Amino acid sequence: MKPLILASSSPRRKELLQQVHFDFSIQTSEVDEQLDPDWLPEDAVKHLSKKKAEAVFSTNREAVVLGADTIVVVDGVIVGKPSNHAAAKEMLQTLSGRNHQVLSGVTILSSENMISFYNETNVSMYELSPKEIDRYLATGEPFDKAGSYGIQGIGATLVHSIQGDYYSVMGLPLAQTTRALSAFSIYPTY
Ligand SMILES: Cc1cn([C@H]2C[C@H](O)[C@@H](COP(=O)(O)OP(=O)(O)OP(=O)(O)O)O2)c(=O)[nH]c1=O
Repeated sequence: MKPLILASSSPRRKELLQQVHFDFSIQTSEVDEQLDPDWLPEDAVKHLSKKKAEAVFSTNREAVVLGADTIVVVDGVIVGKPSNHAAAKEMLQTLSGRNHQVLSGVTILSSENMISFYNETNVSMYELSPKEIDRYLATGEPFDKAGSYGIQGIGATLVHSIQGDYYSVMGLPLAQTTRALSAFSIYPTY
């Protein structure tokens, strides 16, 4: 069995793979996450996940490497992680009282095989008052997250409902990923 490497610095992705008992190590690389504005969101997340996987695979050709990327899409417009406090505030104001899509792309790469896929989950948010947004920003939680919220944290209080995969909103479609890894003979250890 080849070793599995998670090519991600996201603590959520690490937690999710641990939750289902995968044996893996983590290695990250610097990848330019700049996106071509003409790209469809589903192509963009797959492309970024592939870039992250390839960067780590280039120095680990004996391994199976997993890269992932998560973006939020509002009215067809891609929203990534906020660059500062004002950007996070604006994103939360935009998401307030409406639906958006969370797309997570995953690429799994080995010397014999490559699988790239994405998951799209619809998230509906409650109307957020300015005070609620300010209180949430003050927790610091929004700043390393696509769309400026974390459904798994205090952000859970902002979400009315979701249609799709909760784990994909957190950063990794876990069941789809587990199934795809079996094509590389990588299985959980339980
Ligand atoms: C919408 C949402 C996003 N997120 C996170 C998941 C991802 O970590 C992050 C999106 O950024 P990404 O660029 O996908 O990932 P990352 O920068 O954290 O890690 P790396 O590039 O090294 O793989 O947003 C949540 O944790 N909860 C949520 O509800």
